[in-house]
Amino acid sequence: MQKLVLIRHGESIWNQENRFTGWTDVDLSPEGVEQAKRAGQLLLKHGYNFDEGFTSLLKRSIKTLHILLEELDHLWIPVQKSWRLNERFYGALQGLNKDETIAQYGAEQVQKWRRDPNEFPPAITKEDPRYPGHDIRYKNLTERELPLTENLSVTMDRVLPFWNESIVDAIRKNQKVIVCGHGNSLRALIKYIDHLNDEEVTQLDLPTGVPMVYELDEGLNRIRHYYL
Ligand SMILES: O=C(O)[C@@H](CO)OP(=O)(O)O
Repeated sequence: MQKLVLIRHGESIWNQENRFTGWTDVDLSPEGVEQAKRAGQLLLKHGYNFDEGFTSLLKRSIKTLHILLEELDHLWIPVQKSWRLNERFYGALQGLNKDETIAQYGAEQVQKWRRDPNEFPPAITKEDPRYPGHDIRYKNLTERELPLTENLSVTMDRVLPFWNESIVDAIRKNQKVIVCGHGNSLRALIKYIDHLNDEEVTQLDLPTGVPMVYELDEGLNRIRHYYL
């Protein structure tokens, strides 16, 4: 049996301000920093340690993992960062307040943009300052990989190669792994690991900064999962 820990980053400033975030590189809020510390303390209390960490290219996740590993005195472990674990790219909604967007477009449409795995939020153009092609951290991505908008299905398509190639590889080498990601990149991963259908994944919402333990069998099928 292998244990895998998944954790969504601590609360960000835009979580607090109730804004669509996506790939915007927003920092943790003071509460988010505390959540990351508490997560580390909880893992310590339960005797967890890790050989390898994985996270996105966004500072709210990078910092959460760093703070948590600091609590475990495990800052020395290798951490792989990949754009494939980034939050879902929220297109033209990035930066907008969620309540104001509901007032403008209606609750039903906004809920579809947020949770329907096949609904694309409105796209940006390549001229938009939010286009990741303007950001040097994404300079090695091909034009096809640079998103203008993403739904959960498309997010899943770019998360899974990283899961299958890098994370699974580490688990198979008996490494104890922690993955710090985002609400929707983790929902995509959990949809895959737990074989959730579109309806089931709609109901899934992850809290910020709470470690979720997956116990996996030899074939990396889920035995059980629980929040610490
Ligand atoms: O804004 C976002 O990027 C995400 C996560 O905070 O929001 P939602 O819950 O709407 O997917």
